[in-house]
Amino acid sequence: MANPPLAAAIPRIRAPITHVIFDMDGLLLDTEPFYTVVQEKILARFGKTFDWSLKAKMMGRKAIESARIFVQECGLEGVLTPEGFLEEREAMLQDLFPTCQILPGVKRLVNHLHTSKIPMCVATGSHKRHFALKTQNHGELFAMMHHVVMGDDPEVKNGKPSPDIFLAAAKRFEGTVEPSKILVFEDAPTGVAAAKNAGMSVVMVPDARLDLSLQDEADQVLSSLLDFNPAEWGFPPFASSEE
Ligand SMILES: O=P(O)(O)OC[C@H](O)CO
Ligand SMILES: [Mg+2]
Repeated sequence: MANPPLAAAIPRIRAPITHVIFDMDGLLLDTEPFYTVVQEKILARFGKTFDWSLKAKMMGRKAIESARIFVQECGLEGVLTPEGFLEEREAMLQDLFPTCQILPGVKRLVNHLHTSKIPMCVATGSHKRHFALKTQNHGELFAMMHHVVMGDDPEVKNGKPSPDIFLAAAKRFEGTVEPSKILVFEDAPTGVAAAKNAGMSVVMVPDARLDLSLQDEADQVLSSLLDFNPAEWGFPPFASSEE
């Protein structure tokens, strides 16, 4: 049998990546189902059902921005204000957030990139108070991040899909880092759009219930971070002991 062509034998490196930005909710931590459950409960009170097309529009955004979408899309103007919605969901979320878990594949990847000295940070639409509740049991993971940018940061004028949060996150690495050298990991369509608007490459790890058309902008789509191959992006490969 003839040898395979060389191009097929050597994996093509997708982009010259030097830095990594992680989304948090739904990517590092399994907090998205909490938002879904709470929003389903609130809508049920009005005899309505929460669906994944609405979820797709809300996820990844700053709290007040997603609250406005919720009220508008559900036709609740005059019945529930965005502020009232946030207040109603707050008590439920405060109890749930501290119970969140790290998603599959996260520890192996973050440990690997940390050992490989790839600078990493987090860019989350979550505000400071919720970030503290979600990460209170996961200090070791977040200690490997060079910095964290949150939705209520003064430099983040507009939430995802605006590029603000990713551009602010890029600026806080040491030295000047070109957006084209940054790889973002995201679960939300708004987050993927934000990263592309910032000129970065994106690996999307979407919930399987999201409409497939919402994955079009991502450079790579994975069903789990367990499927991420560092070598494809020019990072050192996982050692067999890390599998
Ligand atoms: O996905 P994140 O980390 O940007 O968080 C956004 C909201 O808090 C939840 O959708
Ligand atoms: Mg997310």
